[in-house]
Amino acid sequence: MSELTPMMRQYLEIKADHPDSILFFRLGDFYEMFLDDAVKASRILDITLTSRGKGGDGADVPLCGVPFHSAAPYIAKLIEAGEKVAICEQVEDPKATKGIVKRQVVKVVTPGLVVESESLSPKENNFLLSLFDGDNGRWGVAYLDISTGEFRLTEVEGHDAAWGEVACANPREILVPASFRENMRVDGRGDLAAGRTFTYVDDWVYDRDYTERLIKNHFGVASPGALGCDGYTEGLQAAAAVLHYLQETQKGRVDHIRELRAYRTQEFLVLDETTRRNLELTATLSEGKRRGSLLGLLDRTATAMGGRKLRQWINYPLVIVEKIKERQDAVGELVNDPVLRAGIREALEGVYDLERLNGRISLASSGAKDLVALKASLQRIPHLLSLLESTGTALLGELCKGIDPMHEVAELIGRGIVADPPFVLREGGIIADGYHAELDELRAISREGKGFIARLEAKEKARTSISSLKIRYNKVFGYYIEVTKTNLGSIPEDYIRRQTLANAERFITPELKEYEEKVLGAEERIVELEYSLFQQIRLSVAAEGERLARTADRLATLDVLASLADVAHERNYCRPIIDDGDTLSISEGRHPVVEALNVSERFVPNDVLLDNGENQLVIITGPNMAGKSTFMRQVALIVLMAQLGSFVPATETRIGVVDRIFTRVGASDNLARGQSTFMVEMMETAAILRNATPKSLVVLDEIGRGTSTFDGVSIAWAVAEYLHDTARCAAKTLFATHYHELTELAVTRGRIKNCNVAVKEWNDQVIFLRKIVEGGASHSYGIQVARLAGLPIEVIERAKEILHNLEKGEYVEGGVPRISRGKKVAAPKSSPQLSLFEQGDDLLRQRLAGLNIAALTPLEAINILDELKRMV
Ligand SMILES: Nc1ncnc2c1ncn2[C@@H]1O[C@H](COP(=O)(O)OP(=O)(O)OP(=O)(O)O)[C@@H](O)[C@H]1O
Repeated sequence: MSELTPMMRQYLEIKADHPDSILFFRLGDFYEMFLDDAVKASRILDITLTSRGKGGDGADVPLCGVPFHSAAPYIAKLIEAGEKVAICEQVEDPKATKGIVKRQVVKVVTPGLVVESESLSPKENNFLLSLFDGDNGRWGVAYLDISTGEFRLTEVEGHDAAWGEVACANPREILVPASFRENMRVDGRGDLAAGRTFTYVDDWVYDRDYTERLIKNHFGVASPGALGCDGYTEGLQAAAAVLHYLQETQKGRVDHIRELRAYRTQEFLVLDETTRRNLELTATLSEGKRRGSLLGLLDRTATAMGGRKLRQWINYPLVIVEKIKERQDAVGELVNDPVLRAGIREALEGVYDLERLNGRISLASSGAKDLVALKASLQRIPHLLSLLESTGTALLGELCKGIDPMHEVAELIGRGIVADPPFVLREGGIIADGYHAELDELRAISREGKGFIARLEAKEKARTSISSLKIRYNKVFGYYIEVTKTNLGSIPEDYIRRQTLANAERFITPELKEYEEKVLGAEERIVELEYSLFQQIRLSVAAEGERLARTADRLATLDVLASLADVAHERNYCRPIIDDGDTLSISEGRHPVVEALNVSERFVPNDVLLDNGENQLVIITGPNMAGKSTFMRQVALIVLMAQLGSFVPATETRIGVVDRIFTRVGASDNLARGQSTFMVEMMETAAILRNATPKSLVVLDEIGRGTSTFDGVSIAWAVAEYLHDTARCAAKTLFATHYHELTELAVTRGRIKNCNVAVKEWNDQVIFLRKIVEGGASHSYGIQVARLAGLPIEVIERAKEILHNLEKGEYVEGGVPRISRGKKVAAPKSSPQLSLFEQGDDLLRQRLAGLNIAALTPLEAINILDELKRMV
């Protein structure tokens, strides 16, 4: 250390406190980065890496820097790359200090804690999420969007459910206890962890006493119960870690985080992470795009706040009938009143992102333009309220009552700040004339001074007869008179020479300097005064933050309702009947997204009836490409849309509220988790059988197809039976399969029905009718579909031959299909797959041999006899 320059020593001391962040070290007009930080940042930012001497051992120190006044885009780029940036400022006036000026980190910008708009996407929250794993299997989850002040917490059972919440909140940064670092519980969660910054918090922070104290102090309450967080422990520990982290990074500016909302996942329709992904709720499966997702379809919101709220409604559909109906009533009123709907949407178009404006104002990082945007938004409200005044439904009425035009705030901004203020705050031109007497006076002096300069220039031109004479200004010399070299002969005696240029000379006069002092003095004072007046206005606005947050929330709700109504109207949706019953019936349902995106083929509507009686489990067979998956997803989406309060693509719908939707759809290879397709399939199926209830909706698409045919049929069969026979998980189920054997389940099981997707055969071709009809299908038409897909004709013909062999039961010894052309191939010694019948014989023998007749009760004996008969 002793060999280092004093500045380098100061740098290293500060850096030691921020090992995880890139330290932006303020040196004059630059933020400099040194050592490893410099190497890393220069690569990410694509800026030049240089070096300077006097590091340890006199070695060169790598160095790079960015200008402080344009640092924002550089910070944004580092954050985008998942880095954290600690901003270290000079906290003393360098002119007034001897030796080295004192420096301090004033804030740490992290991916989960950005407020700068260039790093945020408008219609998405930017969450910092905190996970805490209690000893009892309960997990606390808390997440905060610092840009809006939204702060929530919940507790869930187990690792999977906790990651379900992570998938839902989609945070940029995750806080976990430091002890996680070793036993990273993100094992098998590579995909969910990817692209997120992990921050490790010291374990002691999660101490129960400390966390309770943090919460009480921050929110100024006597107990967490006062926040509505009674009964939460791990959730509060997770939330307190967020507050602790805020203190460390924001250095105190977190007053706008005024609420902490606790929720139980059971209060909502629970969607696990797989289902959320499979149903393409907020992003498509293949490309992760918003277009093509349910959100992309439903989002016609006019404001960014509305966009975020709609995403939240889709992620958390409701289960309480009354609440769903309240939303439906409001949507219904807006569907039926196009004038009202258009009026609301038009008024909202002019409303800026009040939640984020509010955040920036509270964090004192807002400029004058933000305040003007706030005023413009507030000015739209009175008209909006006049539109809502006559509405009849409870929710719209409530919103109307709760939206606050905040007249005095709009008035203050209007009176205080000019209509189009500059971006920069420190150069004046912000405060309106007439707002402050002293400012007006100073401005008069400054204006007068400028007039004086113009008059003086004219006077000097006349006196010297030099028509090219000019009075100019620059920062170094102030005001001066400039005369070109050719005219130097005519200058008067009292001109004092200041500077000589190639073709001109610059002079001053005492008169000029005297005025300069007056004008410049006034201008300096103006800039200072304007800044302090601006800060006062901003503070008064910030004091109304809570009111503004409430109003913003209601405007967002109104925006979502109007957006849902707009889609419902345009796409001809119906209002579903919602109750607590067991029936799920949809007439002429359509898939909302396929219908909207696939305009080349008319969408064929289909009905569905599920209940906990005769129609509990519907087995859907039918050819490839017929529309099985589309049909099942459409049922799940219609239920979800209905429970979030939307109208649905159908003509008539009755939905008994569903507690969870499960899907096991297609083969979602999950290489990131290092598991095979079949393994993932089975894990997801296991989770469904563990968690489904009679109130759930289960969608199973071709389970068992990831393994050999016999294993696959057996598993599919047993799963279907289990869902039917086990009261605890007798969920309403749609079960699509290519194993036609499964259609026989309906014979022995009372609550199982068969359906198939109709096709027409014509000249060895299939025509898809897309209609779901009762009964099982007889064919898969896989070969016809393969032909459509362009498989070589030789392969198609050969496949038909083999299929024919198989269907006729023409096998060689060992169960391999007889080969009717081509070279003879030696049959394998032991067949890997016996035919169903041969295997059946074998199983029968095994089963009989294994029976201990002496130990059977008569009833058991009868059951076994029944089983054996079925096997035959
Ligand atoms: N009701 C419908 N009306 C119009 N087009 C439809 C309908 N249902 C499905 N389609 C279209 O048919 C195509 C195939 O549908 P889907 O993937 O649901 O078939 P599938 O039976 O599940 O096929 P596979 O068994 O091969 O997985 C989709 O591209 C979809 O756009």
